[in-house]
Amino acid sequence: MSDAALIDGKATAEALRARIAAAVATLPEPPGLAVVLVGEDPASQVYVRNKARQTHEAGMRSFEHRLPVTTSQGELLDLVARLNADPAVDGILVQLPLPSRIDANAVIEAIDPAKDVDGFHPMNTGRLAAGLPGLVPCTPLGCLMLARSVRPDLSGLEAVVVGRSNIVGKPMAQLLLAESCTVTIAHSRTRDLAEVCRRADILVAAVGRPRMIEGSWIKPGAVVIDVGINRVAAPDLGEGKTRLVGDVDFAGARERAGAITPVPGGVGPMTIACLLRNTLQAACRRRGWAAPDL
Ligand SMILES: Nc1nc(=O)c2c([nH]1)NC[C@@H]1CN(c3ccc(C(=O)N[C@@H](CCC(=O)O)C(=O)O)cc3)C=[N+]21
Repeated sequence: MSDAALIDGKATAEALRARIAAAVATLPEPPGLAVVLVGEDPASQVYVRNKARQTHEAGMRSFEHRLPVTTSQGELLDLVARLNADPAVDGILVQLPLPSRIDANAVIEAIDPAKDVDGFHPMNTGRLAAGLPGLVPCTPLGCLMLARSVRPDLSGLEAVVVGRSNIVGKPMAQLLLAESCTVTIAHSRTRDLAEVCRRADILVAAVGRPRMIEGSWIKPGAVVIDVGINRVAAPDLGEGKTRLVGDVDFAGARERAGAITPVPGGVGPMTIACLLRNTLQAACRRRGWAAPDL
């Protein structure tokens, strides 16, 4: 079989951001996104910086709150309460993971569900499960858009999601179910994971283990969406060098898949574009503006 088509997440995200910017330009006021970062994890800092830049490029306001790693749960909850009450703030994102002293669930539940652009509040996860409109987590939403870019009708297909996190695996399964897929959620304890993956017309890998999904596990012609962003040593590039790899063995999978997302340049850029999409959606809902069709 010939090599799989590459699903270009970077270009798809750029096109989505351009549509968002065009819609924002028609609004009476710019939507605002508040991002809260506790501590100084270098990867988180890169991500937060990219997000702020793309927020500005889309014509929105960005409010960055960098708090020291010593911040208490009470201080963080106070900040969330101020952002909930701030009319210029349409979206609130508290960067995860939080220091272990802080109860992340308590922080997520403190965010106004109408401003929860991560879609992690139980009100939004519940609405997603019930098929009601709400804010949908950015990474699974981006994955769905990428899958539909090569396979617009997913109805009746076998979908396998590897990983059961609240952030990706569970909401991904809900979105695929809403597309009328037959959905299996697999995870690290699944018996014969290879066999389960071989059933998948749509395979979403979100386990956070570098190259865990082998090429021979891919059904010929399948659509493979790789959520993993793992930094691994790359001695071939030189001593001490690293590179980003996904949860899928890309070279092996590419020989069998019909279409596959690369890492980097796949799901990652779509996550940020969907965050901007959710911020625009939250702003329109809160302020009574007509929601643009993106
Ligand atoms: N409340 C919360 N919401 C999040 O959405 C959230 C979070 N916390 N904590 C951290 C993770 C991570 N995350 C990424 C988004 C985009 C890229 C991305 O664009 N990556 C580029 C590569 C960037 C590089 O070169 O390092 C790519 O895949 O092409 C990466 C990681 C969102 N997260």
